[in-house]
Amino acid sequence: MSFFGKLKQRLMKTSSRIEDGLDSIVEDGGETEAADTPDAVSQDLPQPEAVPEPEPAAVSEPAPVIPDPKPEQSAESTPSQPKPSQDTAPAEAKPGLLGRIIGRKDAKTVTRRVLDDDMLEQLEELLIASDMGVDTALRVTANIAEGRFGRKLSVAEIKGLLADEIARIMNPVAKPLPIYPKKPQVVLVVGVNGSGKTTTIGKLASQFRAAGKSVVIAAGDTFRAAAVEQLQVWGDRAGVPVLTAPEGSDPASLAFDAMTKAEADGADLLLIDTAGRLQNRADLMEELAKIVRVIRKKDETAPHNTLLVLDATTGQNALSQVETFQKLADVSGLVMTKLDGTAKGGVLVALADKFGLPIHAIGVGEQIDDLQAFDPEEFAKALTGLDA
Ligand SMILES: Nc1nc2c(ncn2[C@@H]2O[C@H](COP(=O)(O)OP(=O)(O)OP(=O)(O)O)[C@@H](O)[C@H]2O)c(=O)[nH]1
Repeated sequence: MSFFGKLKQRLMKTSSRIEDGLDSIVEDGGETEAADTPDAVSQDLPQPEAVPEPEPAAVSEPAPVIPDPKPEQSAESTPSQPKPSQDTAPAEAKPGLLGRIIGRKDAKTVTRRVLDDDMLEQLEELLIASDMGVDTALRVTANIAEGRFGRKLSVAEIKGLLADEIARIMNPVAKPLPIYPKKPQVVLVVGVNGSGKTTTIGKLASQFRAAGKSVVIAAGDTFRAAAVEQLQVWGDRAGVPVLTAPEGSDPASLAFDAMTKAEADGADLLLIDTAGRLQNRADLMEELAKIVRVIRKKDETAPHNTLLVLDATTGQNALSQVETFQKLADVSGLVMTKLDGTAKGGVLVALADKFGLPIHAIGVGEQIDDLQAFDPEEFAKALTGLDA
């Protein structure tokens, strides 16, 4: 199965929520016509170019999270340029929900509904229900409506327009973790308990190792013995040393020791796990600040990245986590985990729209290779259920 196919399958809960919602919206007041009837979008607007068949080689493998080592001189990875929304009107691929239920329609018919205030409101509600957030949902629907109000649209056409809007919002934030010439490059990993920090560190360590980098991990959540053990398991899997300290000891002193070891080993990267006890923010803030203070005794430019790991299944709560952690630490980028099996994948669009923080990677499973570079176009297609 192609990479796109896998991502779509993993984002199935969100995409089927959007697909089913769109089916019902268009069925509700739409009219069925012959599939070869020119649609309202293509009648009045420039015809889209034929979408070429994707080259199998280009999509068969997930893109690695590790960026091309060439841009090492530059501190910033090159952001991709936002692409203007296109009036793509893909052909109707399958009957709507009602059609599927009663099984009466075939590929020769397509249902289109006139885009009016009611339909716009239903679209807004659907996007809000997919965790895109109110502001983003309103902006996306307004952009879709611009120049198309009063025209007839099919589900496939709306999906295409929606995917274009989502990709446009996501393009500027899709940036791999920047690699610096600094040795060790210190990556501080923060996030609430259970968001997937340990798992993400394991996956990252494995990918860096596979890219020929030497890595040291520091098990900075010294308050939970289970967290330390879990990190050791991931370290073994990735073939990377994990520095630990006795339960309850000072994470900052562990971070200092880890810095010393990483320097002595000439390691390329030091990944530091941290505790995520948000119940006591003052303590956590002090703990993170102390970790930063001690590692700066060794390298005043460290940490070079502060990664906030967010759990997609928490939906809108991810937005308040970003706000909180931006106050606790100088967050430089995001990793969104558990995008597989959630109906809340739309929160990534809300995050990009609201904060504009780089999204370095997405977690799509519990296995070591289930961390992928964030590809806005693939994500938009998978989220909306647009066929490849
Ligand atoms: N399905 C899925 N599960 C994930 C993903 N990432 C992490 N998990 C699971 O989420 C759970 C919590 O992950 P951890 O890595 O332990 O989270 P943590 O933030 O380190 O948690 P604490 O150690 O309690 O702070 C584990 O059961 C992981 O297997 C993902 O991308 N997809």
